[in-house]
Amino acid sequence: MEAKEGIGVVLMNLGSPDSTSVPDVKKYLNEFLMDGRVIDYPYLFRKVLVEWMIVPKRAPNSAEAYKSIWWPEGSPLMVLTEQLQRAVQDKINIPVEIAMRYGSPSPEMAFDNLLEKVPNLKEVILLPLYPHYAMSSYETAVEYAKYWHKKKKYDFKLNIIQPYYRDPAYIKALAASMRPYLESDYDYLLFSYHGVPVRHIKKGDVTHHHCMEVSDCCHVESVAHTQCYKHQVTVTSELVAKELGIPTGKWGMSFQSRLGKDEWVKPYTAEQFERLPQQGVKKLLVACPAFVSDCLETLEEIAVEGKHTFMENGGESFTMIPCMNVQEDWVNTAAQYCRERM
Ligand SMILES: C=CC1=C(C)c2cc3[nH]c(cc4nc(cc5[nH]c(cc1n2)c(C)c5CCC(=O)O)C(CCC(=O)O)=C4C)c(C)c3C=C
Ligand SMILES: [Fe+2]
Ligand SMILES: [Fe+2]
Repeated sequence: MEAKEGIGVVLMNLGSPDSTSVPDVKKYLNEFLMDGRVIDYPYLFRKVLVEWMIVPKRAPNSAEAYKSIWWPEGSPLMVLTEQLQRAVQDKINIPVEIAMRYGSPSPEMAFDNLLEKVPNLKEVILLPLYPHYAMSSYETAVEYAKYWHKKKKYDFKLNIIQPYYRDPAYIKALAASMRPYLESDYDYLLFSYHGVPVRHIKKGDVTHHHCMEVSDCCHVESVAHTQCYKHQVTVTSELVAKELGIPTGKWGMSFQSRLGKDEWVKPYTAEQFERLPQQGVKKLLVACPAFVSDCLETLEEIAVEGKHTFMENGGESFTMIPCMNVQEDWVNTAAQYCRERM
């Protein structure tokens, strides 16, 4: 295919610490948790909470967790995002860079790299590697990219891809990545999404009276859904279950990675791993579609810790379905999202 003139792509993900050392993990956690879209408390309160209470306690444990999943080439999230970058670039034949919300490479570095490769850069297509809108994921990543775009007064236009949680090509790619695992004998499929505080859902509700107020809010039509993570992950799960022909009752949803004492969206994944065996679910499949690339939250929290909890509570088999990573249908879909904007 002919390379298009003046266009570049940036794939944007969350980021990982530079290494598994406690100081590097501390630096990463500080940057992450001082983000006002992640911990949305007033600045001074957040600073005290994060720098004096959460990070000193959490960093050594997180560093151990990272050590247990780290690959020789680096953090799985980084390595898999780089693999996706190369795969998409090969398909569309224009330069693709990666940027991270926390740590390195920043959007500034990604934009500067693109400018070196495409001196007449007119447009950058930004593909956030988050299928769903959340203040603490998609929104903060996009706003950070926009911040650098404005601060550096770049000449090129930023063309941002919207959340694709219900896009048929995304649903098909996600279903295709899961299908081989459904051939095994299983009792139940759990979609475990990264959790968010209930307060974040309510904050994002543009109507101020829909999300988690109206009964069965996620299934009642509302403009609030454009920014509602709970609605969007519900839609993804329902569409994928339909695409895969999984009957109602054989699948469910839960939310993982809760931090702190606030109420987060329920049910909590860790509690489901304790409960499901008692409800007769002995053979469990777990998929984590909030993440495009495998990361600490899938490889450690689900595949190691979660498996342990499930088996301790009477489970017989536990399989975590890997994220889409560089699976072919997803690479084609990501490439197509870029092509449509070229
Ligand atoms: C208030 C805390 C957090 C919110 C809200 C949150 C939302 C959120 N996060 C992701 C994606 C990822 N999070 C990851 C790690 C991670 N998340 C939090 C906290 C919140 N996330 C922390 C403190 C950490 C670091 C690890 C730890 O100490 O537990 C990762 C993995 C990164 C990696 O390097 O592998 C991802 C990916 C989403 C999509 C999301 C909201 C929907
Ligand atoms: Fe997170
Ligand atoms: Fe909602």
